[in-house]
Amino acid sequence: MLQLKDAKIFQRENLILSDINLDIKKGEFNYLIGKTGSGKSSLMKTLYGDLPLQSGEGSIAGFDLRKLKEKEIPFLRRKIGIVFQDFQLLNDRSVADNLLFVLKATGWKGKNQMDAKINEVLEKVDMKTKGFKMPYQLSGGEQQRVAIARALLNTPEIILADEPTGNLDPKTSVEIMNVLEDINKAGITILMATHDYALILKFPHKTIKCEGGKIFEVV
Ligand SMILES: Nc1ncnc2c1ncn2[C@@H]1O[C@H](COP(=O)(O)OP(=O)(O)OP(=O)(O)O)[C@@H](O)[C@H]1O
Repeated sequence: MLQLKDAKIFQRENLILSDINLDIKKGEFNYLIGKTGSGKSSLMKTLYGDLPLQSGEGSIAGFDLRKLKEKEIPFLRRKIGIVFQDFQLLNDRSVADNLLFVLKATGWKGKNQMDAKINEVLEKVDMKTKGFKMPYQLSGGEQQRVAIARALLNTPEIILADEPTGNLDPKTSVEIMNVLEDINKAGITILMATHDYALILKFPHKTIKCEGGKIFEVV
């Protein structure tokens, strides 16, 4: 599902991580941990095509990251669901219209089909009755549920979540983890960057640490 071999991660010409070897199989749930500035986001960005893979080999959801062309990035993003710390919802439209916007932007047609898909993903995150709400009328946890629903729209093979609980209180963080756990149990692979060791203890999974410009598995 996701492989990096002898990869180096750069921000422009600055080397952030080297000797990266990573192999995440379909259905796994992995954490990526490490101090602020250790390179977690840079690694995630490389995986979703926001930073180019300049050295080594890499593939995700069937895409070769070394050969990834600008025009292929939208297709890669349909196979990958991305969830951010700050939700990144459009504040000028309702929850349902946020989801409709993504469906239209990714080539969906047919109102009935789109409405059915929106209902389906909102149901998965337990937000089916809140489609009419504006994002600013929702709590942080509810906004993150919508952001997860948005990530599910194109039935991704893998979800990359960069500090998805970073803006949430501990109780809400656990609720969001339960949503992610359910999604993972349904077969979607998850890689989640986090600072939150309490969550890792509560929901144990394979954990990869970024430190000193390298990554290694924590046992
Ligand atoms: N756009 C950028 N241009 C140049 N350097 C950057 C850029 N973004 C991040 N960096 C540098 O890359 C390094 C890794 O940052 P990164 O954001 O990947 O770390 P992180 O582990 O995700 O941190 P955090 O937990 O704070 O998000 C840092 O030294 C940072 O200063």
